[in-house]
This record gives sequence, structure tokens and C-alpha cells, in this order.
Amino acid sequence: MDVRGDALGAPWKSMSAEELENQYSPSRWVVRLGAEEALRTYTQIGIEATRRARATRRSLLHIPYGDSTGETLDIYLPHKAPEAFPVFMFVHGGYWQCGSKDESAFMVEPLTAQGVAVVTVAYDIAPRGSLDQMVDQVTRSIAFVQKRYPRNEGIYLCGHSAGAQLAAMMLLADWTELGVTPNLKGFFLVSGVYDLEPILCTSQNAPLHLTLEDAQRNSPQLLMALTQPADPTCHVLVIVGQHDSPEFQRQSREFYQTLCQGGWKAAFEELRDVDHFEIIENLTQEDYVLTQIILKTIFQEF
Ligand SMILES: N[C@@H](CC(=O)c1ccccc1NC=O)C(=O)O
Repeated sequence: MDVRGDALGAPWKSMSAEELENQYSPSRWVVRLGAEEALRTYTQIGIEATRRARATRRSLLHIPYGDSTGETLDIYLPHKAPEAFPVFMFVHGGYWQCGSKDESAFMVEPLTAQGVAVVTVAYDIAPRGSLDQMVDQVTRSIAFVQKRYPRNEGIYLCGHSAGAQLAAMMLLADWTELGVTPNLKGFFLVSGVYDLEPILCTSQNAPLHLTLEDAQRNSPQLLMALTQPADPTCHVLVIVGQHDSPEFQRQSREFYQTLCQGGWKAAFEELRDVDHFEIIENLTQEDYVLTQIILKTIFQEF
């Protein structure tokens, strides 16, 4: 392919190292605050939401779904937990090297108030875990939830940023060897990265040590082009913020297009006036547009 063709198909290939670093540093695109303050605020809101969730909701904390110390999850139950309920699982972001379930219970209050159980998933971030291990861990966390709540009214998987890559990989998971097919009814992929190759050229790769092969094996954008939907009725909503970087917006749009071409029931939303972090922070609010989209999807109110 000539240089022009390459740049058209993959505009990041013609970017300088500095520009690529910028495009893949979400906090630098926050307009309401400085980059460091934006990251601090995100963590604080997550910690506070988690504290409130644990104080006000019935919770089962640090439940192991596997043998590794990182393989635990938290379950937050609706108040008068009925026999059966939908389950919303959240896979946190942080470029596979930071973040934790213990500061990620943003959406617990509004969702449990409507009868939805919320599960926040921990996985072994780098340098302890490799990306292949993280994908395997998230797969097993979903199988664990299905086995624990076999009569669930649907599992809805949400991932943010790097967590959206992990969640998107679940569209391609092979459940046969786990002995259970989870009742996955919807995906919410928020401000994600679906083609990992550009990450190789950024400082984010220092603790990850991704090779080109690792990146390709874990890029749902590449893998999705080669597969058919396991369940064509499963909703996949690809969401990005107006103030996400152009590269993050391109990644979401192209992944959405690939999902459509592959026959998935996909939708795309660019949410106005929000950046990479505000989208998730706002899930603490019942009246936020994305909280409402999630509730409408779960309760099929269209
Ligand atoms: N150092 C990164 C941090 C970051 O990307 C991030 C932080 C918290 C949750 C998600 C994030 N992004 C992707 O996973 C930045 O520049 O914003």
C-alpha cells in the first residue's frame, strides 16, 4: 500500500510520535479541567460513589471468581432483591495498568434503585497481568456471574476505555470450555480502544510490553471483521464523548461500522458536552442521558 493509502486507511500511521501520544492521552482532551485535575476528580468521584454504594446497598465484596488474587468482583444488589434481576457488569479502564473495582461503583445507586444488580470486576492489571490474561479473567468473571445467578434476566456488559476493549473481546468469546453460556443481552462500550496497534507507539505500552502480535490478537476491530454474531439479537451500543480525542472517536466509529457490517444489532452515540471521564462520572446520576439509555435498553423501553 502506498503512503497515502495507508494514511487514509489508518490516519494514525502518519502522525508524529508526539501527536500519537497526545491522541492516546484522554486526560489531555478534557476542556473543563487540567489533565491531572481531571484524573484526580475521576478517581475521587469513583471512590465516593463506591463508599456510598457499600454504605447504602446490600453488597457482596471481593468475591473470588478464580484463584489469582486479582480475580475478584463486587456485587451490589437491588434493595428488595427479587428472585430474578438483570445484572449490569462494569469493567473499569485505566489503560490495563491502573484503576480498580474499588473505585468504580459509579452507577450502583441509580441502577440498583431500578432493580438492576451491579457487578464491578477486578482483573490483574499490568505489570502483573498480561492482556491475554485480562481477557481470560473477564471471560471467567462473566461465566461466574451466570453460574451464580442462573435465572438472571440478562447480563449487560459495560466497559470503559481499556475496559471497553476487554468487554468488546467478549463478543468473540468461546464459552464452550467454561461449561456455561452467559445470558448476555447487551453491551455498552464507552470511549474504547478497539485497534491496539497505535498503542504500541505510545508510552502506555511501557508496562504492557505489547508486541504487534499481542496487539493484533487483542484487537476486536481486527477480529470482528472475521466473525459472525453468536447472538444477533444482542444489543451493542458504542459510545464516545464529544470531547474524546479524534483518534478515540475514529476508533469508536470504525468499530461500530465493523459491527454493523458483521450483522450485529449495533448503535452509535456521540454524547454531547462530555469528555472521556465525565461520561462515566455522570453515571452516578439517574437522569443522565447514558444512565437512561442503559435503563431503557435493560427494560426494553423503546
Ligand atoms: N494516563 C491516562 C489515563 C487514562 O487513560 C485513563 C484513566 C482512568 C480511566 C480510563 C483511562 N483511559 C483508558 O483506559 C490519561 O492520559 O488520561
